[in-house]
Amino acid sequence: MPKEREKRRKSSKEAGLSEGFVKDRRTSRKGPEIHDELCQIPEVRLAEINSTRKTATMEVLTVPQVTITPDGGSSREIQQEDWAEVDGPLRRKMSSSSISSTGSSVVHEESEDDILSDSETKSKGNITLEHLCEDTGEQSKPWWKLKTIVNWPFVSSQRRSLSWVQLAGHKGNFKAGSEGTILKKFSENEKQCFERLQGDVLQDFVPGFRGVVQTDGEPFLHMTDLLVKFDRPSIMDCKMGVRTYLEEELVRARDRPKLRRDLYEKMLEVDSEGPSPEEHLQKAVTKPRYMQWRETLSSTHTLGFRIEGIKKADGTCHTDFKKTRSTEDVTKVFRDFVGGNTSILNTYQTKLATIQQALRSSKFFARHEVIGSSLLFIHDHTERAEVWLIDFGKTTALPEGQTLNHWIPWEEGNREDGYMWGLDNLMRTLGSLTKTRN
Ligand SMILES: O=P(O)(O)O[C@H]1[C@H](O)[C@@H](OP(=O)(O)O)[C@H](OP(=O)(O)O)[C@@H](OP(=O)(O)O)[C@H]1O
Ligand SMILES: Nc1ncnc2c1ncn2[C@@H]1O[C@H](COP(=O)(O)OP(=O)(O)O)[C@@H](O)[C@H]1O
Repeated sequence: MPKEREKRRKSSKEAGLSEGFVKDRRTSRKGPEIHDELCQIPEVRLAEINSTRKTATMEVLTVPQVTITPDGGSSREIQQEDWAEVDGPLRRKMSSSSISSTGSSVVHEESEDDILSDSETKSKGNITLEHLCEDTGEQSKPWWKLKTIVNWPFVSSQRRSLSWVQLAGHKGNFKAGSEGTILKKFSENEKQCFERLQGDVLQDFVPGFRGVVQTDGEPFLHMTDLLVKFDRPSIMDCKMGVRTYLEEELVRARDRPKLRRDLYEKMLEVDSEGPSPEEHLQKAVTKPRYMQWRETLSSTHTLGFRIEGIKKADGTCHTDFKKTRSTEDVTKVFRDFVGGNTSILNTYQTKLATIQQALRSSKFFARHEVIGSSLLFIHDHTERAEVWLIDFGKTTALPEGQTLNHWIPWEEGNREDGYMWGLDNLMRTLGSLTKTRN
């Protein structure tokens, strides 16, 4: 076993990797093509929308008086003529505010911007999901006045709470969907994975997929919000596997190496000694070089998984796990995450064992290179605890007839991802917590 682990730690250089690779999956993942056949709201949902619309309109009519805040900031009561200006667009918006629950379109609130600073590209915990806005420009002006209405019970009661947690991934990738759902920026690859997962034994362990919706001219993947069933949940994102970039990214990168200053800067933030003298000179690194550096700094290479982020019940978020590498350090983080609760720990272990079983028999899993995918752990004070497989943006189908075992060490060409090996280590780590408690 130690030998095998040693082999896994084999540096990428040994494995035939060198600098000068780059991908840019962003084109497929974050700058997706728009497909005409997508974006249909199913009929059942439309019925729901229409019934909610009726309620919304009726309630608008019973609101006797509204205070609006004009651009200057002072308030005045809304007058009859304001209603004339507001009536059409407002009613339309009110109707769509309940469509908010369809993930298609909702009232936009200025205060619902992402709270992370603009310079950050990575999401780091508590965020407020952006509402979707249908109208822009002149037409929406009356609504924009009304957006600052205070003490209007209807507005607050109809608006769903958009406070949400995104522990990892790219800032701005998610929007609020309908009740109990979220929208993730479209990726053709991830959509295909969700489709292929339908009917697979893994289906019960991934977010429910409701298709693609088009909003504000952009397509989104419409999926279950895994947090809805929890009350002030604690959440942990563990990125699985020994490798965080695709083999095809390496091949592409060899042909078209691309130096990136942003990644060099991210490297510097963590360790000023990280970049080589040459990289310091050019003030840039390639993406695979950055990804490999992240892998060796964290537990990706040594354990086949790494902690990306944690949000605790008290609302605090921690995403600084880039240097959390040793089994000891990882165990400490896990212990802190479950807060010494044996019941939660046991439930997590049982869930992981069930997932492991499902993975063993999953046709989808056997036929895909699973890269950059995470296990999302969620529990709350009721001791409900669940684990889900998320993020299939870089999960790629193998050529017909080829399968992976997800355990043996990766060597360029075999496309192995070490997912099962990582899961085994993760389960052992959690298991060691139970042992030390007993
Ligand atoms: O975690 P940090 O150190 O910030 O590095 C990030 C993550 O590895 C992202 O993966 P994930 O989204 O799985 O977290 C990856 O996006 P990809 O998944 O597109 O490779 C980013 O690549 P760029 O988006 O190219 O910067 C890379 O900069
Ligand atoms: N279906 C979901 N329900 C609840 N939270 C989710 C869901 N999908 C993703 N998240 C949250 O968003 C974060 C990033 O998700 P991910 O799919 O990995 O995004 P990206 O593709 O940008 O890396 C996760 O760490 C988790 O906190």
